[in-house]
Amino acid sequence: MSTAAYTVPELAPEPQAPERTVYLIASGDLRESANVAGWPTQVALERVLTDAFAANGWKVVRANEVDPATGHGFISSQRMGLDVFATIPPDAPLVVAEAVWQYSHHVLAGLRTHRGPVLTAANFAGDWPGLVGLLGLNAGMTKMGRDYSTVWTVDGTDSWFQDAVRSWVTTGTIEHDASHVHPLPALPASPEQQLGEALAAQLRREKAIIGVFDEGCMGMYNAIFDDELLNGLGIYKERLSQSALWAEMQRVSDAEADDVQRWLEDAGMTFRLGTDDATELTGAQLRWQHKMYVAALRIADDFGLDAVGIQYQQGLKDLSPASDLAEGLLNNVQRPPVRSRDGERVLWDGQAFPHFNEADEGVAVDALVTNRLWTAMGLDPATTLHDVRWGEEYDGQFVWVLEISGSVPASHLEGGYAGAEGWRQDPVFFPAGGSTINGVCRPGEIVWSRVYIADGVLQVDLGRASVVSLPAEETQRRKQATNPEWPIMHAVLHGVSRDQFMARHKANHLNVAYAPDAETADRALTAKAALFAGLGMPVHVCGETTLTR
Ligand SMILES: C[C@H](O)[C@@H](O)[C@@H](O)C(=O)CO
Repeated sequence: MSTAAYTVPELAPEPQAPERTVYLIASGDLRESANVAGWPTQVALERVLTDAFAANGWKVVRANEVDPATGHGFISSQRMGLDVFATIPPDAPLVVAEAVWQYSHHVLAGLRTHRGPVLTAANFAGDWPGLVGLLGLNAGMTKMGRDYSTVWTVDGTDSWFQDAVRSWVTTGTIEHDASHVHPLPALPASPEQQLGEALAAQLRREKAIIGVFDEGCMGMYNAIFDDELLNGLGIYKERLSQSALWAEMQRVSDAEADDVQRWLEDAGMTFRLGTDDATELTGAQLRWQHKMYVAALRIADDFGLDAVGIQYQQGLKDLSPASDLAEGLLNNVQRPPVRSRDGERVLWDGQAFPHFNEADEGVAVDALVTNRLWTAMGLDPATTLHDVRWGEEYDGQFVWVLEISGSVPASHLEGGYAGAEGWRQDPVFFPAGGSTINGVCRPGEIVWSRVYIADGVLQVDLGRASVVSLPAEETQRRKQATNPEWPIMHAVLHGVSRDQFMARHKANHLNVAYAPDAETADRALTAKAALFAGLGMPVHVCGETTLTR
């Protein structure tokens, strides 16, 4: 035996889980300004949860104290997450309470190996994107195959929530109603089924490239699709750096940027301009955004991309105004023309160029196939993701607030470009400002969908919805209750209740695309389902559709 004196690490004994005690953590944003501003809402949610557990004779223990230096108790980095998890008894029941947008990787490492039951909980409220954070975290755990239960409540007084908490403390699980989810039946031959299959075969054979600027650095683990899964669809990634985008932006002239601005104004878009760069939208911010729009298309041209995704938040937010304006423009067929550097070609002239916001690769797959399918059907291919932000009943039906953090293609808005207003992004999230494409999405018929990873494979949920028109004061109330600078869609999902959707959905986002009427939307849904099935993906039809009637 060797006598060498190695330094063998000694592991501290694992902390033991106390009786009738649940530990609580909260994953936060990576931007301190957002953590500080969202903290009072988080405190209110934690009070609701503490009372709900107390009603069952259980104690809630916060795993980490509020940090006196920052004034909040969010876990605000992956390292902090590891340190906090080291103090939590591995077998203890654990609640992850989310009242804000959060970066999932702050807590996923700890959640991966935690042995006790995990419950994610959010306040069903609009003022902060806590529901968005909850859905993103749930999707991350789904991708990693980690079991969890999930619950939400407006104010803790509803019996549905109280029953769910009781179920969790007594059984470690909460059963949700998934009766709205149906496997795709065998599709009879139809022009839509044939088109979907042909487009799937084309994609698999000819292949496509999605350009990803700084994959994953918004903490959306669920939105990173491993190449092994993606490549099976015929889709390959071009990994790009946002520093290349910033560098390309320097090469776009002021005159080109001003052409974009003029085009938008001629199309009828208006801007709420001011002079204080820190809090208001300025012409200088718009110039950078237009340069980003031009630069993104030139890089897409350089690499022969079929879609592009700008992640925006970390890194780029400290250099440049927000990417949203560029993103919304790219996804619209009518958009300012952009020439190749030599001026010889108009890039993707007269076409939308699919953009997947926040570099969400589930959105990338969806946007790419939607663009091809809707174009082949002679429909407007403008598509976008939305955050699943909030919702409330109106006139006896549940109307979701779908609201992405900046922009939608103008053809989705009432009035198109003339209905689009550029507002400054909130400094809490976007220190360097930038314009949104704000407005109200027009009433009409849509197909909604989400591609996600579960059980180690890519899957898709899809269904039908109607975008409804609400009275102006109700629209304003909903905008004021959330982020009034962001575009809103009033969506009624067909045959899916609020709680069914929340329990089932595996992403903070969902994709939408319009059709001119219900019958065409039904046909587009059939073709889209056939396309995804043709790509070899399990297809889940949600709610009431012509496919499962
Ligand atoms: C600005 C916010 O952080 C948003 O980016 C966030 O709510 C999301 O959109 C998450 O999908």
